[in-house]
Amino acid sequence: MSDHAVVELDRVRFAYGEADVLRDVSFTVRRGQITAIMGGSGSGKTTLLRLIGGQLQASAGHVRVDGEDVGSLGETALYRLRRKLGMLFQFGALFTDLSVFENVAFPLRERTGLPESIIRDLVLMKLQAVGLRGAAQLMPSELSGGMARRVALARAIALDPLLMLYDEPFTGLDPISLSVTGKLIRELNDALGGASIIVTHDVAESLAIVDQVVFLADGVIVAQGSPDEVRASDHPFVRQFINGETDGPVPFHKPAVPFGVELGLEGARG
Ligand SMILES: Nc1ncnc2c1ncn2[C@@H]1O[C@H](COP(=O)(O)OP(=O)(O)OP(=O)(O)O)[C@@H](O)[C@H]1O
Repeated sequence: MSDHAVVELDRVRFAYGEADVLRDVSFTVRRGQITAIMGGSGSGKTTLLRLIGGQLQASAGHVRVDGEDVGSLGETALYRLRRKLGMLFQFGALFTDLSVFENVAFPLRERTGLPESIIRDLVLMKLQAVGLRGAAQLMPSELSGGMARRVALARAIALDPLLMLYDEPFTGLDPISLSVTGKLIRELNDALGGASIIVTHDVAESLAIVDQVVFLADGVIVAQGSPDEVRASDHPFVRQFINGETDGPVPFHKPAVPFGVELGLEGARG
């Protein structure tokens, strides 16, 4: 069913302490879709991923993944649900003492009882999908940053996740690796038949590959829709973000005491 909801957030609220970090957040991610979560620093993007992965629980509302209410699951059920998730984090480092092949084989050995011959075929298939079958015997120290990211991607999809979660997948990549990674995320999403969520600051790259954008500012959704709809948004936060303006509702300068006072100049005058 093409419109099957893989992730559903229903009026989600979350607070670490007193102050709400997320308020009334609702959106749906369907099979086949890639959703980008964008917003300034501290707007609640990573918190949202942690709620979906079950590392945090909503203070109110519901987070459903593959139809299950993540917040109400016991440990065993949560573990089972997490097996359907693949995660690629910015600094999701490879095991430096294992070859590329062994890195990708790791989750298969850890989580399945598959015989070695099948593990080998699956690893080579995943490496082929990211264009690095020829690098199977290399060590991580022999890879460029872009290649290492692709191996981490092959490892993240080793168990054919229903939902891929990416936290800043483009950070630190040169322009070519960046566009290769973007295309791969799209291709793998379509090949796996599940869904993906990307937390990202990279506007151009992500708008080019995603189906839906959820734009957060201060813990609330201020724009949501297709890349074209978000591009057309007249919300000042969104305009500043999309046009890459240094100043706008999000100030370039973090509020501080006046510079003269901090340097002791104005204090000396008084
Ligand atoms: N463990 C924590 N305890 C208390 N407050 C936290 C904790 N983690 C995050 N916060 C606060 O919650 C808010 C949202 O944080 P979050 O990391 O989700 O933002 P973000 O949008 O991912 O930011 P960035 O783009 O900088 O990574 C921030 O104000 C942050 O200071």
